[in-house]
Amino acid sequence: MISLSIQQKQTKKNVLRVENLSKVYNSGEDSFHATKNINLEIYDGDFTVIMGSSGSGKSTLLYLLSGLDSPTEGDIYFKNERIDTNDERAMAQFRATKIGYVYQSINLLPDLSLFENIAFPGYISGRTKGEVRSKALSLMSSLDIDKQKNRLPSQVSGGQQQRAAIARALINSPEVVFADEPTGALNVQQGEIILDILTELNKKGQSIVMVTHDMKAACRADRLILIKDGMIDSILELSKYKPETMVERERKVYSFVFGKES
Ligand SMILES: Nc1ncnc2c1ncn2[C@@H]1O[C@H](COP(=O)(O)OP(=O)(O)OP(=O)(O)O)[C@@H](O)[C@H]1O
Repeated sequence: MISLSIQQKQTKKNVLRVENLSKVYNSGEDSFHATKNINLEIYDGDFTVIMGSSGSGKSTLLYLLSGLDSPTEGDIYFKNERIDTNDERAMAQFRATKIGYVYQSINLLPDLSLFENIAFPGYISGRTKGEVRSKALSLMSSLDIDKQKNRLPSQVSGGQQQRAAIARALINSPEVVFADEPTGALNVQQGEIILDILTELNKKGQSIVMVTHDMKAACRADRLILIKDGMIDSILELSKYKPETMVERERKVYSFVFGKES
């Protein structure tokens, strides 16, 4: 059993790797180290969850890993190719084609229909209209929002909006989906639906990196990273999520997080 898990670990490929990653925010005369010398690998096909107390640097790390922001120091590799030295044009291309991002605030464009919101990043990534259209329709159908296709975000529920945001994140078949507290603005039931969708995507091979404060959401992880004061505090490796293992997972996750945070 032990040798099997070691073997599995050795065969995991990283999709992202960061070395000595630091981000310093400067405001006026103050400067603040939001992340400090982080060394981390994100593995292909993993459901990685990042937890930590408020202000510990979770969102900052997610922005750096996804190329939404650039580090003050350190190197970022995507599939072993360095990307933090790319120019802005190459980074825009990276963000458009290699990653998808789901925000807590959902962030759909209010004047576009759900369909248009989902298709929009597909059009700007340079794919054909027909290809984007059929991918958008298929995503909407699999996320059960096809009947709301022509509605504006304000005309659907929060859960339906977040499903549209997930479809938008998937339109360009990204290598990694980042989700920053994707259930934070939703009720428990809608939140569960979003977690089930992410879990299902991960089962099909989609790499996911999610920030959450929610212990139940964290139980979806197969790798749980705890951040403290801008540094990696510790990492918990779990098996792939199965609903029937929830009680055991909750026990492990609670004792990992509270054991470390007390
Ligand atoms: N643009 C900024 N300018 C200055 N400081 C910032 C900026 N963005 C974040 N910070 C600071 O960096 C630290 C880390 O912020 P970050 O948003 O990454 O934390 P977090 O762990 O995601 O917090 P939360 O759980 O509350 O969302 C915080 O102390 C925050 O105040």
